[in-house]
Amino acid sequence: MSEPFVDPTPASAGPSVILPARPEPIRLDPGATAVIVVDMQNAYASKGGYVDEAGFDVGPAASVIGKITEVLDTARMAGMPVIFLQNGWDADYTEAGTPLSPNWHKSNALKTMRKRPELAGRFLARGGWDYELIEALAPKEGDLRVHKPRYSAFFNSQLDSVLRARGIRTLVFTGIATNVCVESTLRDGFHLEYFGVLLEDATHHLGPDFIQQATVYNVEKFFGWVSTVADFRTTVSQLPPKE
Ligand SMILES: C/C(=C/NC(N)=O)C(=O)O
Repeated sequence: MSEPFVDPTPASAGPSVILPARPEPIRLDPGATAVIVVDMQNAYASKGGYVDEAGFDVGPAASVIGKITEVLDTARMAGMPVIFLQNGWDADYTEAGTPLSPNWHKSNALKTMRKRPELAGRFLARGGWDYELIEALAPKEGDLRVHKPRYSAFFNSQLDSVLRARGIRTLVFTGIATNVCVESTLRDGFHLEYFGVLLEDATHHLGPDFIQQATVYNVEKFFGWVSTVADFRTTVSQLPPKE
């Protein structure tokens, strides 16, 4: 008897694959699955960007760039939509909030700019280098971009509409940071009835290493499924290529 798997779209008639995942395999229907690239912007992955200037180590981010590239090439071949999220605010920081917003107090980008006024206006402002996606992951024709002003991409953004308008039910997560925007978005997706799959080696955390493991545990146990880039590539590349 074959191993039981989770099926987000049981009525789907098109070709599909079963992705090995924990706690159990999950069926991926390319017409109902999107790859989500969380905040692969200069702010989070480049020297001189926000996270680097705020004192976090951006060095390890380099290791996930190649992994994400593999995932995106595989997804595009199979006709799976690729959605790039971009975190930030308007150039005047109206969207960032005021002292009446917890974001004003907790955002390390805003805090760093307040502490070092010579950096004012540099971090996560739409139109600036910090907000831009890193060159190595420039979107290709057919990819989508969604702006988001908070850690969860479902809050005050177009993401839910973009997904529903395309019949997307399953979200495959890559990007930075595993424990902040990736986990926030996957959790909110769960509450909106999306099936979230975390590719653990295509994500990177902010903070000590145990925090990556904590998110992986949370997703596997409570909010979704955990898989790897190798399993995604091997499985999804079995789908017929999209003309
Ligand atoms: C801390 C932080 C994380 N962002 C993310 N993309 O996970 C921030 O935006 O300040």
